[in-house]
Amino acid sequence: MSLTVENLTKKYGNKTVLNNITATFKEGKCYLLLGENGSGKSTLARCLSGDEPYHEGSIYFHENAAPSDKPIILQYQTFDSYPYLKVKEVIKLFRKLVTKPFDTDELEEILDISSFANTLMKNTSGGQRKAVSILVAFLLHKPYILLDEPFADLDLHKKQRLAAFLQQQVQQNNQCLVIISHEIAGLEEIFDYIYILKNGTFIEQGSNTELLQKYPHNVFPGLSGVYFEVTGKTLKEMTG
Ligand SMILES: Nc1ncnc2c1ncn2[C@@H]1O[C@H](COP(=O)(O)OP(=O)(O)OP(=O)(O)O)[C@@H](O)[C@H]1O
Repeated sequence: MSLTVENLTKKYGNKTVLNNITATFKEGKCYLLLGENGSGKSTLARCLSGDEPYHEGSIYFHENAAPSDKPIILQYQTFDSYPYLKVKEVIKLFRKLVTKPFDTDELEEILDISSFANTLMKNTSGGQRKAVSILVAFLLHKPYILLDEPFADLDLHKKQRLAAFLQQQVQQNNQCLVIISHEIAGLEEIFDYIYILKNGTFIEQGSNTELLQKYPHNVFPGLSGVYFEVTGKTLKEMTG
């Protein structure tokens, strides 16, 4: 199965935020969306997940055996639902929704869920809410998972463990991950294909190897250097 986006255009009022986007996302692959603040990454993710209408173009799944069962889930940057449930109750609730629950022990440990499992959702920190939203995205066991800045709020060791976990998911379960992240130093080998967005348009794309070959004389190592050469900005600057 693959997810195809063809000539997608999305506007807010008169402002075009996605302009003629074409892309393919295949199962068993991990994609990285890079772009500065406001370039349209989250809007694209919301269009892909079906949470946002768009104006022109099309988004469709190939070989979707059960079209009524939405095969994609977006982990939002924030998770503001169920304020009066404890974290462990929210997880239990979502676990009940799936017939074949996904074993989340490893992910719970990486995200340190046990340390705030008894906290009411309304009292959790931004980082803790994000951890719950990542866990929920995996619990539902969809073939396509969109993650918005999953590495933020984690220390380097946890980032590396989460990256290894994500890579394992892609390979073992043949899932497709689309990750919005600027915190990619040391994690780059998990990404099969990279799209760089600017003002709602892809200004560069390719596999890690292709991009490193195309932009070999970098000031910074790896994809950070590619991003700098393509955009003139560092990945840190893109966070504003
Ligand atoms: N609901 C909305 N109504 C109006 N404009 C919006 C809305 N959501 C996003 N925008 C605008 O669309 C553009 C793209 O925003 P988007 O959040 O997709 O960018 P982004 O690349 O994800 O940015 P960031 O890295 O800051 O999260 C921005 O100019 C933003 O102001």
